[in-house]
Amino acid sequence: MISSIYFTGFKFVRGVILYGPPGTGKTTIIRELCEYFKYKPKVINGPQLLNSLIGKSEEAVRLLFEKAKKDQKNKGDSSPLHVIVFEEIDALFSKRTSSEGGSDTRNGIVNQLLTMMDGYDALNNILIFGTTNRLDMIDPALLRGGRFELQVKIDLPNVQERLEIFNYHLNEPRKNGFLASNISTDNFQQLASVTNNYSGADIAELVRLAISYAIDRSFEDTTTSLDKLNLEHANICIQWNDLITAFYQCEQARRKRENELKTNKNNANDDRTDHN
Ligand SMILES: Nc1ncnc2c1ncn2[C@@H]1O[C@H](COP(=O)(O)OP(=O)(O)OP(=O)(O)O)[C@@H](O)[C@H]1O
Repeated sequence: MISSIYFTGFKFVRGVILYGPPGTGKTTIIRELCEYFKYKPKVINGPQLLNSLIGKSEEAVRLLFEKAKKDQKNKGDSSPLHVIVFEEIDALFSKRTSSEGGSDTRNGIVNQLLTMMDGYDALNNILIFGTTNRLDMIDPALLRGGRFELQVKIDLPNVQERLEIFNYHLNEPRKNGFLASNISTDNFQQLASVTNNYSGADIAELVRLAISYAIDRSFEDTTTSLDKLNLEHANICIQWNDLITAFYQCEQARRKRENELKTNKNNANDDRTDHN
C-alpha cells in the first residue's frame, strides 16, 4: 500500500510544528503519539544544540540522521520511520535580523536539516517535529511545502478541558485512596472555572503543590522518626483545603510574574526614552 502511494508521486509530510503558549502539552502530545505508534523519538533541545555545537553543527545534524540514511539505503520503502523532535525550534530557525547577520552555527544546522528534508538526497523515512511558543519568530522559508509544512496550534485549555486535566492529574491519588472522599465533581468544576488562562502545566503544578501539603501534614502527624521513614504508615489525604491553598499560592506566583514582566517592560521603555 505504502509503496503504491509512493508511485503516485504523493509526498508524505516530513515536518510538523506544534506551536502555542508554554506548558500546553506540545511535547506531551508528541511523546504520546510516538508511544502509541511505538516510535522511539530522538529529542533535541534547540538552545542546547545551538550552544554545544559551535563549529561542528553540520556534522552533529548529519549524525542525527545517520541511522535513517542507512535504513533508507538498505531497506528502501520498508525502512522504519525515524522520528526526531526539536524542542524550542525557534532557537535554531528564527528569522535573521539584518543587524544579526545570522550565525554560522545556526546556518549550518538549517542547511543540513533542509538537505535531509527536501534536498536532492532527501530522506523519505523521517518525520521531524518542532515545538515552539513563537511561530512568528520562525523563518518563513522553513514553513514551505516539503519542510515544516504542517503547523498545529495547541492553545490554552478551555474550562471543559481544564476539568479533564484536573481529573487526569487527580486520578492517580483518587484511585489509590489519597483524595478525600468528600471532594466532589462540583469541586473539580469550581477549580476548572477559577483557573482561566492556566495551562496544563500550571494545573499539574497546582495539583503537585496540593499533594505536597498533604504529604507535609501526614509527616507532621507521624510521631516517631522511624514512622517518618516508613511511608506505609503515612496517612496521606489530599483535602479540598489543600487544593484551595495551592490555587491561592499559584495565583500569587502568577501575579508576581506578571508584575515582574510589567516592571521589565517599563524599564525597557524608560531606557529607550533616555536614549532618544
Ligand atoms: N493537556 C494536558 N493534559 C494533562 N497534562 C498536561 C496537559 N498539557 C500539559 N500538561 C502537563 O504539563 C507538563 C508539561 O507539558 P509539555 O512539556 O508537554 O508542554 P509544552 O507545551 O511542550 O511546554 P513548553 O512550550 O514550555 O515546552 C506535562 O508533563 C503535563 O504534566
